[in-house]
Amino acid sequence: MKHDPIISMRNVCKTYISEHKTNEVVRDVSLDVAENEFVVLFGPGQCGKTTMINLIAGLQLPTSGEVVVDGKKVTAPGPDRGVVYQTTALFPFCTVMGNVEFGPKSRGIDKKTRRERAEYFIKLVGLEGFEKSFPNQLSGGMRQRVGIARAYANDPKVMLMDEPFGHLDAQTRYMMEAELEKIWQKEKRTVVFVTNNSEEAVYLADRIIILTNTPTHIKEEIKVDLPRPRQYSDPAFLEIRRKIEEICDDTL
Ligand SMILES: Nc1ncnc2c1ncn2[C@@H]1O[C@H](COP(=O)(O)OP(=O)(O)OP(=O)(O)O)[C@@H](O)[C@H]1O
Repeated sequence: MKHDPIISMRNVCKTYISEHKTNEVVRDVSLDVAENEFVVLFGPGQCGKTTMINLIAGLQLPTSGEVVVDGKKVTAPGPDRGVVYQTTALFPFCTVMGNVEFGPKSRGIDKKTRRERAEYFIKLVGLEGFEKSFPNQLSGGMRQRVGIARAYANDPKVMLMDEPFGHLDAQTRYMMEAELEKIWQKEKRTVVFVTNNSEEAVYLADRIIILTNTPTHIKEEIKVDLPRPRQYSDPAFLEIRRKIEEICDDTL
């Protein structure tokens, strides 16, 4: 049985227009993402990856074409799409619990339900015991965990992750990649994840979408069929990385 895609970008173009100039960033991107698929957007710096995430999030609207999520045309942000950024803007005066509960609370979910949900996700991201901590008491990796828990607590259909580990040191980054994979295995969700790190892309993705420089479009797609959890030094893993780099060399 064939299922409808949960995310569908149809001939999406985005040109930023300001008083002084126009900047065509996305050119005719069509992309379908299946339910529970983990898709990585991979491309050179400033190619328009964040713009693609923002178009799915509804923070930007296409100049032409359309984005459809779960059968509905995207016209604004919504709780069906959780977003995690490179630096997660947590509420500094709220505890970890307060941050994770915020979304469900603002949507009127009753206290008992939202507390249980928040506790579950705080535990899932490995922050049990830190419920009462404030963001400035946490490391960068821990803050990103809160960001992930907060996004999950809203029970979104889709998780949009824009280089969430881009600011972390290499060691923490490896740890977070493994943690995210475990969380995703447990709490399956459709994920669109941005990175410009080929190792991270191959570790996490079911499918890697390789983007060109601006105006960006899809250069090529690579399916990653390796069993999980993946091994960074596995020859098959390294071969996929090599292939990505070869394709990108050609792009630049
Ligand atoms: N709101 C905006 N208004 C005008 N131009 C924008 C806006 N957002 C992004 N741009 C431009 O679009 C281009 C692509 O930016 P974008 O942040 O989408 O790329 P990126 O691939 O995510 O970059 P990075 O590799 O730095 O994360 C850049 O030239 C940027 O200046």
